[in-house]
Amino acid sequence: MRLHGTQRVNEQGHLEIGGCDTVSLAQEFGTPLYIMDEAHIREICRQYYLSFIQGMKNAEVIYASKAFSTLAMCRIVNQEGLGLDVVSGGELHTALQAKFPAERIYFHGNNKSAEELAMAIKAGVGRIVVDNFYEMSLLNELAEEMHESVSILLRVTPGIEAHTHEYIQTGQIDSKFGFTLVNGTADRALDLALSSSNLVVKGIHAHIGSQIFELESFSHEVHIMIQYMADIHKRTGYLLEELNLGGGFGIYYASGDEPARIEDYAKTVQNALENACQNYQFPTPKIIIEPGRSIVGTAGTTLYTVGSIKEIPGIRKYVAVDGGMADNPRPALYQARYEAVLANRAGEETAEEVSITGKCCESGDMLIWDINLPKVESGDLLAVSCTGAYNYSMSSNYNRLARPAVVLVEGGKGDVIVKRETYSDLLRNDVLPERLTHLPIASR
Ligand SMILES: Cc1ncc(COP(=O)(O)O)c(C=O)c1O
Ligand SMILES: N[C@@H](CCCC[NH3+])C(=O)O
Repeated sequence: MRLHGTQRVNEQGHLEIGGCDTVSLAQEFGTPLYIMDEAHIREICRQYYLSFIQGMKNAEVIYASKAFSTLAMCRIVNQEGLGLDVVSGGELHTALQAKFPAERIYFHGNNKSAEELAMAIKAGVGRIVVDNFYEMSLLNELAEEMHESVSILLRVTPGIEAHTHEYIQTGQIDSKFGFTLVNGTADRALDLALSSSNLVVKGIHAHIGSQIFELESFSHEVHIMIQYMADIHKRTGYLLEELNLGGGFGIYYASGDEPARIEDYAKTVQNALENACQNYQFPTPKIIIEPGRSIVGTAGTTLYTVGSIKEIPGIRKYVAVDGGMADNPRPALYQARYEAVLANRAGEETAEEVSITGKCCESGDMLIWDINLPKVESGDLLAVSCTGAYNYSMSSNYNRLARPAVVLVEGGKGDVIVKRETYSDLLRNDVLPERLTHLPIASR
């Protein structure tokens, strides 16, 4: 397994993260356990800050909190000088409870409810990214009723098919998101927005997909978007000042993944921007990017305990851990690949090929196919790396499994930032059958 951030193998041959021995973390907090490496998250935030905010003259980096949204994470992002992207009332509530400055929050989503929009207006979020005509009129009506003027970006689909898993492509024309650029829908949306009494159009937004390695996809995006902004200027005389390029910067999960450096991502955007603005004679807009996965992905590790082991001679050896698709649905959803190590014997040579399965009642509940590990025993600890993004945030209670705790580690100390769910938590919204009027009291 490639080591990331502060991960290292210590003198006892145990995996250590943030100066904490993972064997001790398992004893103290139990497994499964999400471990987040604070220094690593901050280091990546700083790389984004240096490359984009300081490196480019007029840029903002907003963390896409869908990747991992908790109060503590919002606090870190704020301290590191980044903005925040939220996509639901729940993420917005989390940000506001963490005292994240509302003016640095962008509100996304393809089906925001009236309640969510009113909540965002009331909180005074910086930008609402309008996705469709239904939302535009709803937002204008609400803003009118609330006597507010709302700054918006229009989300457009630029027709770019980024090379990534088809379920996480978003920029192609056949997409549920945004106003289509090529068929005139985006033009109609802009005209309507400009004539809406309580909306102020600041710019446009596009997000072409996630886990993208080719930087050319982003320069292509810049060209298309600047050309479109210039077209709008010519057609209407209206100058859009902000260009939000979305997120999507890919990370390393397993061998074969070759992400670029954040620095080079910034240079690519900067060069494409200079060229495009010169080409289309358009004044340089403010650039906004929305990385999610690349800020937290490699900073997360999930720690499991090995339980049953089943060998089918000549076929495969299944090693089952105490979590699975409920805490990490990505292999089942996107055939995502991960690396792992035995955390209690991290220095040992590999001795066998096994497949790691979870404890859910699904054959598809596989975490890793065909991985080489030392001879695995029940009771060993398995650490799966790069689980910081879209793991906790996409976790479920399938099979009524309680969600793991999340521990933030730094300088040899682990802080629980999300408590482990308990059996009572699982029942917190169930209504006692005795309270229901239409369930018969007596049983057969
Ligand atoms: C609109 C928008 N912005 C930002 C992101 C974050 O993307 P990523 O986590 O790939 O950086 C996403 C998710 O793909 C998104 O849909
Ligand atoms: N959840 C996806 C990415 C989608 C990002 C949101 N637009 C993943 O785990 O890869």
